[in-house]
Amino acid sequence: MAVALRFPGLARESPAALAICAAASSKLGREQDFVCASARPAAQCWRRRGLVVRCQTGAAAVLRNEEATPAAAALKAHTGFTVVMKFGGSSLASADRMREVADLILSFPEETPVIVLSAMGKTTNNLLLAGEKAVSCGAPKASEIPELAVIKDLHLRTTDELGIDRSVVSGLLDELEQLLKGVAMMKELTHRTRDYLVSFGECMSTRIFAAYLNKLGKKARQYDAFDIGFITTDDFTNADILEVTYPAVAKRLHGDWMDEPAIPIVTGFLGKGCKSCAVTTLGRGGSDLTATTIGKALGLREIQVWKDVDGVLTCDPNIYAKAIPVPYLTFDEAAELAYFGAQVLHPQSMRPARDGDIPVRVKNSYNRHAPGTVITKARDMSKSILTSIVLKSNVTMLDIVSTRMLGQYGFLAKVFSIFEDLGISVDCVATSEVSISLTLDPSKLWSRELIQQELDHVVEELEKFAVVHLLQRRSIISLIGNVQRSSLILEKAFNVLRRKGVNVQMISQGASKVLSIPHHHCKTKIKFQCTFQRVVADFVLMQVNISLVVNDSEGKECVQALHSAFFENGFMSEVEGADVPQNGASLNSNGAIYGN
Ligand SMILES: Nc1ncnc2c1ncn2[C@@H]1O[C@H](COP(=O)(O)OP(=O)(O)O)[C@@H](O)[C@H]1O
Ligand SMILES: N[C@@H](CC(=O)OP(=O)(O)O)C(=O)O
Repeated sequence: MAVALRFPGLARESPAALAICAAASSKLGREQDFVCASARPAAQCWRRRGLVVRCQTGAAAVLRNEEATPAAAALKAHTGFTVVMKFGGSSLASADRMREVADLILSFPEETPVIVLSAMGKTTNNLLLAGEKAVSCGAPKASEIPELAVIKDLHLRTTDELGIDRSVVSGLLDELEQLLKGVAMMKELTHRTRDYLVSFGECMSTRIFAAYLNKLGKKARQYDAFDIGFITTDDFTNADILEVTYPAVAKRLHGDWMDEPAIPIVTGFLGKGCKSCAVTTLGRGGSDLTATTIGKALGLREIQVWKDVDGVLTCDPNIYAKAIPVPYLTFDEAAELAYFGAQVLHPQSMRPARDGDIPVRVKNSYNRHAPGTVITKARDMSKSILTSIVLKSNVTMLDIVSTRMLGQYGFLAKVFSIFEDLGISVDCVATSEVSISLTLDPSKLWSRELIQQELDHVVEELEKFAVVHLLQRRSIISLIGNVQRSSLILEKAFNVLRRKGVNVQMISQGASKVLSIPHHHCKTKIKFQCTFQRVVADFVLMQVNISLVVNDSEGKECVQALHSAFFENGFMSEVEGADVPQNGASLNSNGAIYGN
């Protein structure tokens, strides 16, 4: 069996390349076949756990297991990370929580993790508030902004309580204060400055945590994502990760590990703009995306996202406390949930995991033994009806009616070209030949609301050929479920809403492909991913998202009523072929509905 070696800058049969293979063989303690490939121009040397092979011509090699041989496994054991573990602000709210998280990480000695951290507690919100206040408070008052005091107090108290030197964060806190004074002087907070401002949260939490692990005797190394190859677009406040990120991050993390093993502690949420070279952020909740990006870059076994809830739930627990965990989801379902407003996951975070086919496990850092939610490419949908209910509030809806003759050619194209020109994306659409109703995606702005100026511009453009009604303060209720059961979902949902006297103002149904597998194969699916994928190929079903638009004032109550009807009142037992909710925390295989 062979191990693959890449030799950037060297011909594969060059003396230097052969020397590297020989050195690797001797390190393994026996002869080893290598598959060699050459690539781009030169680096200086190849290092692996203290073994440095300097090549006369200069070369760097990246080791990659091609076959799961014992030798390959031995190499991976030295260089390979196994999981990424991401902890959000809710898991890191205090010194006690940091201790708890450190204990949690160390309770998995068999893992070689990469750790991704968000800012502590509500630090990002406090930084944003501080920035907004700095714009209007005047330079002399900038040091007295209450949120700055809260941030200083939290971080200094945490270092004291963990027994770490204050210098780990004091320099950053001084820099933060200077920045706020600068904002106060300029009386302006650009998106670029805002990203730089919020980056202090992750920069401080990771430094504290790495110092604490080192104090415990567990070697850790702190990384600012913008320094290790997280290259993004220059869309400040909502940047997209570029492809170059994957090899760059893998190279840096592997290289450093080979130099000197230490658990990487990486800032979530942050990147570096490809043109500006300035700090960018990935949108609120973006640390999930950092974690899945690292998972894909390193080809890890699993991506773990640790939250303060028992996984992805049947609805937002803040809206309805009886929400229950969903044990299994597909990447597409999770993306749909996130996109339509379930705050639990970043909307873009499923993309790298899906591309790399790496399972994502959503776990509770406050209840580590709860099974959580496992998100994979495919799952058994055969007995699933409704998976989850999502509410997106404060949505703007537009009713657009053509002023031209019936059947006017190109009406829809014209409407959508305006949104394209203005860079605004649309969530839900319902059309007739001469009219169109749609809701606007507010997620590209920090405030999660389209600013009035932008809206006025849209209406102005549309009014050139249509009558436009702008309807604000609407909510979208999204019902994510099995497309094969969409009539049943609709019948039940409309019954519930009719009984509540709620008038649905718009309905839109979208479906996307989900790989599904026959029930009897489910139990093996996590362990035997390859077999699983062969099995599923024949069973392609679709998942549906039914979106209902109601008034904001009705949104929460509707979700509560729908949740009761679908998940609590024995509805499932009345439906032939559906899994019946169980009492007790059972993990049924369809993942859509289960008892607690
Ligand atoms: N469907 C849902 N399932 C689970 N949590 C949800 C859901 N919808 C909204 N939430 C909220 O998401 C929160 C977790 O996400 P977030 O605050 O981003 O966590 P973290 O800061 O740990 O990354 C939960 O505390 C919960 O209030
Ligand atoms: N700190 C950032 C990024 C993030 O991902 O946070 P969290 O994991 O706590 O949602 C935010 O609040 O948006």
